[in-house]
Amino acid sequence: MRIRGKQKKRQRFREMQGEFVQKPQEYKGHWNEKYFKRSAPLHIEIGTGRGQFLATMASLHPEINYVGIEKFPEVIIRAHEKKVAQNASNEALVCFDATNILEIFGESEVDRIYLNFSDPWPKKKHADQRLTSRVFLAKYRQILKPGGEIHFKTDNRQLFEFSLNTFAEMDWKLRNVTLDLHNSGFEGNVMTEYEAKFAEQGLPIYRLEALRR
Ligand SMILES: C[S@@+](CC[C@H](N)C(=O)[O-])C[C@H]1O[C@@H](n2cnc3c(N)ncnc32)[C@H](O)[C@@H]1O
Repeated sequence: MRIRGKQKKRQRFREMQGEFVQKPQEYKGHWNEKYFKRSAPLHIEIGTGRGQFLATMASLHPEINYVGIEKFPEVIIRAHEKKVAQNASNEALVCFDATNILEIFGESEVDRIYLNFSDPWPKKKHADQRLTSRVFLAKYRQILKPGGEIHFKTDNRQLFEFSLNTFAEMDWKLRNVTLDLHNSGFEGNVMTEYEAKFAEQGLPIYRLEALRR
């Protein structure tokens, strides 16, 4: 049943191809001019999932250009529904594995990266796959402007502690490091889908911001 559901969603993704950025490599270094056709801060979310966070941010901040990156077609089709519901013309959706992020963003092109409730990859042998591993941080450093920011939220304490270490080891400047944040209560916070579920259960959220030096 689950496999058939997934196949159906993949079929739907193929039918919807035109709704997603088809050759993101063509925009490398030129997202604002070529895709959005305007100059604005460029914020990206890696692991957008079903897109609630990105669509809400895009509607709250029409002055910013947003790109959402999600690797699974059957998930990103839901993000497209959210984008349409919010009428978010300042949002682009890319079905892409962020492992290859240097193929789609140029040097110092991005102002801010959001990492929300990234997969924890708890086994040590998979540590490089965590979106806050040293491997990924080295790539983010290239695409972020000097002073560019990463905003990271997670429910997973182990991933949070791992991330604190990798950011510190790679000399990022840390800000707003917050443990055991309940009800996601900080000013301006927009909840993601995962976050809303955890908040409903009264579970803690961990948060930090890291700045490229
Ligand atoms: C746990 S979900 C969180 C979704 C959403 N950010 C939220 O908070 O509701 C993590 C998402 O990241 C995506 N993801 C994980 N690794 C990725 C990668 N390397 N590139 C793109 N997306 C990735 C997964 O497919 C999944 O949809």
